[in-house]
Amino acid sequence: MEVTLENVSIAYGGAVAVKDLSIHIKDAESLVLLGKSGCGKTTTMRSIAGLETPVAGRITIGDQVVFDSAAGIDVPSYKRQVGMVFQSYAVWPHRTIFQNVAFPLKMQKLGRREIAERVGEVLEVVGLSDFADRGASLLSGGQMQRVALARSLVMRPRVLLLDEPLSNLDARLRERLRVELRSIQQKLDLTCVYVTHDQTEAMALADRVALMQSGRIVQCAAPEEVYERPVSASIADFLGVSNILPVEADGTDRRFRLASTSLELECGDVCGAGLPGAGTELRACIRPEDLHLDADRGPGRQPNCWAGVVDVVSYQGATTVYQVVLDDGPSLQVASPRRLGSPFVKGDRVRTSIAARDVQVLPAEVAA
Ligand SMILES: Nc1ncnc2c1ncn2[C@@H]1O[C@H](COP(=O)(O)OP(=O)(O)OP(=O)(O)O)[C@@H](O)[C@H]1O
Repeated sequence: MEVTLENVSIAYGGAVAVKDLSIHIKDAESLVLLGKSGCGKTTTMRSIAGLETPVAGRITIGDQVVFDSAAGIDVPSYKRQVGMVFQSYAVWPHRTIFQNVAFPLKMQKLGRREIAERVGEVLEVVGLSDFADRGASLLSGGQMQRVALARSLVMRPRVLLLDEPLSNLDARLRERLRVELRSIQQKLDLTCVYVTHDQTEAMALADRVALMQSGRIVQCAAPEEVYERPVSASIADFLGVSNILPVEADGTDRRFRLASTSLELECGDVCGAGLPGAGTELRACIRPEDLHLDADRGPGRQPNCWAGVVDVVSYQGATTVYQVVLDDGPSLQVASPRRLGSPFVKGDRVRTSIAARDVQVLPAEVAA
């Protein structure tokens, strides 16, 4: 079922939490709202469920207008046929899994046979068929979250809203469940809106990622696009690009200098379409895994190739991460793959280099 938000604004008292936000979510699409704490993700999601009342805008689910401030329409939450799964499972510990999942159907006064059939179906989907009669207090966190998911799915919602559902689980379980969730969403062709501040989770679960900052969507695209082509340095930073360096233009549109240094930089991608107007603060965004490290072989300066000293060596299994302090320049993080071993130690003189195509120069921020 499609969901459309048009010019939705939400305020708490005088403070605006969501500003003039518009987005169209396609049928069977998984849209992930991603952003730092307080950027308005949960508020946006709750407005679809009818748990927040916008001060302006229009929200449509399928062909039903569920909210329209101008027309005075505000369909109550329980009539929107929206399922929700939260961080806290809200599972009743003294009931069995079957009873937990059957509860909303009982409230609808469905017959015993239909309830048994529908609960059986969803327990199968979430992989809990063998546990139907088990008391919920005996479940692990991951199983509890599956029960919560089953309890939402059993209502056959038009849209499923998930608010950080995995954040109470340990890292390994989270990894497994995110793949399971993606598989369930695709198998059932569910339209989902998923809220998280975890970029890996967002990438793994999304058809499209909507990046939010200060109540607005600043970039909305497929995960690969967002990862490869963030529109601003602050988004790149949020997505884990750990080398964000202020740069100054050097006369041509692909040559720069690292700010306050004489170190030259050539890049493949400047702000996507070209240099923004004068006065825009620019940052070079460099992923640690794109930098190469060699022993310093003496003088011979060229762009994208800078000498320095290893300051920190951190072995991390798949990679060794080095912190290198550049001569007369900033520090860089370099991630060297496992197959290259860890040939450098603290104090070694080294040369870092990077291909121009792997450097993006982006505006520090973008206006939404
Ligand atoms: N009930 C409320 N009363 C007042 N202000 C609120 C309320 N709920 C949210 N806010 C404010 O609205 C803004 C957006 O909050 P929201 O919970 O949507 O952010 P979020 O991106 O989901 O953050 P988090 O990841 O921490 O949940 C924040 O500044 C928050 O303090």
